[in-house]
Amino acid sequence: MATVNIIVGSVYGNAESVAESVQTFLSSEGIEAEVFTDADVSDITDASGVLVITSTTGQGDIPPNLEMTFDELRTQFPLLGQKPFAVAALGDSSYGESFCGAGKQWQELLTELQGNPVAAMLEVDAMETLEPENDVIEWLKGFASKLA
Ligand SMILES: Cc1cc2nc3c(=O)[nH]c(=O)nc-3n(C[C@H](O)[C@H](O)[C@H](O)COP(=O)(O)O)c2cc1C
Repeated sequence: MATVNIIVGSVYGNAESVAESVQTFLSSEGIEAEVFTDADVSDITDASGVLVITSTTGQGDIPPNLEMTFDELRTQFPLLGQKPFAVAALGDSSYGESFCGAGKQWQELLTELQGNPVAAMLEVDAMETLEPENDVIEWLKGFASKLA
């Protein structure tokens, strides 16, 4: 059965908690999904579809739990053959230029690897919402079936 792999980048647990809500939502839609907080490159290359949910740390940086995976993916450069993907970026617009920087890096790399972006990247601003999972699920409703 097709499985959506949810690849999580999180420092304080917000993105991880969003990923768990998203998994529950997808399951209610009949779409199997697995959450990875310590993803390997193969968790991306072997998936039917990939959903990256990542916060941004430092100044536009990828959270440490996802940094090595990103670097390995960029080095190995496995082409994704139009594998469907989408990126939900959690950030805080008070960081200015580096707002959602980690999500942007993922969106760019998965596009370069010839994945198929089934939706425009979602930016969730901590200045505007206290319930990021609602924004992410609302966004997903438009295209969830295209990820599986
Ligand atoms: C030390 C630190 C640095 C951050 N840097 C950025 C940043 O550069 N850009 C951004 O959009 N958000 C930044 N944020 C905001 C986080 O991405 C945001 O609060 C997010 O919801 C945290 O999710 P997490 O708990 O999954 O890590 C930063 C937060 C902290 C605490």
